[in-house]
Amino acid sequence: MNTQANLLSDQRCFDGNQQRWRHASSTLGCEMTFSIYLPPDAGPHTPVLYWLSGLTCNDENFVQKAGAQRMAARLGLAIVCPDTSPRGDQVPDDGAWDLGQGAGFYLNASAAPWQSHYRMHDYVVHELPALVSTHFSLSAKKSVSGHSMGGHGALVCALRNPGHYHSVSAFAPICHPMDCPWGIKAFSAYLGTEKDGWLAWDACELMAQASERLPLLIDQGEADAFLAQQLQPTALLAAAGKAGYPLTLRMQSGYDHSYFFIASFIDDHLAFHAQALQT
Ligand SMILES: N[C@@H](CCC(=O)N[C@@H](CSC=O)C(=O)NCC(=O)O)C(=O)O
Repeated sequence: MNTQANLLSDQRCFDGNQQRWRHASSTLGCEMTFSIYLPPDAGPHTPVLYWLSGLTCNDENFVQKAGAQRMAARLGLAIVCPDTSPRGDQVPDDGAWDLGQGAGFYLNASAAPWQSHYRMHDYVVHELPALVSTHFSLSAKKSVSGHSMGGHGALVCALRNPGHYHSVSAFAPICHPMDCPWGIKAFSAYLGTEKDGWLAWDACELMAQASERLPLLIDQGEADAFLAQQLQPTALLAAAGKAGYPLTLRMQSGYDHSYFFIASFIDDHLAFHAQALQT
């Protein structure tokens, strides 16, 4: 792993620091940018929340729109925000906004032309935490959260990697990608059309075999235009019930799919993770 990383920006925020870093990713075969919020007096006691954003996002949407820094400072929580896909002229792309760059789906692709660069699962679970531990003196304790495609990513990273995270949460996650238009399109491209290979990247399928029980919180807006067709929280609720996995699903009246929804409940999620990370 190349451990070189360059600081792009550094701003004081609630007595901590909001930073942006760039590095060469060996997992993804391209240059990547990530953001990190360091709370006041960050040190080896400071746990880290990984935030995974949704379609069309980069590392900055959450940083600029969620309003998470005030509570993260209060709780002593660092927040790492990766980009949502590999990037660059040498990285395959698609003209559509829901495939290719900005739409990596946090999986390891196996089908051409995507398989050499689109390895966001390994990047988020392995390479980025290793890089963070090289450059920052923080605790090894981690939790994961995300929105929409990133909510799917958070669920799948947690369910595939027992022992890695202390808690998982999501806002309006794509719960059953094998069975919704966004997921079917992405999985067909990145994994090929053989559906057996999709099972290992679908939260509802993974939950049936989960060996670990993490604290799991999901918020879903009832006025979300993507709710019925793309997100399907009831499928995850059913899978969790069948598996005996404790899931707190909160349906939030009047909220849509936007960062206004995330900003409204992010403090609850940060407090939820901070409590789990104390243990
Ligand atoms: N094509 C539209 C819609 C894209 C969109 O809604 N993106 C969401 C995530 S959707 C699921 O992963 C998002 O977070 N957008 C960024 C933001 O800052 O709101 C479009 O391009 O607007």
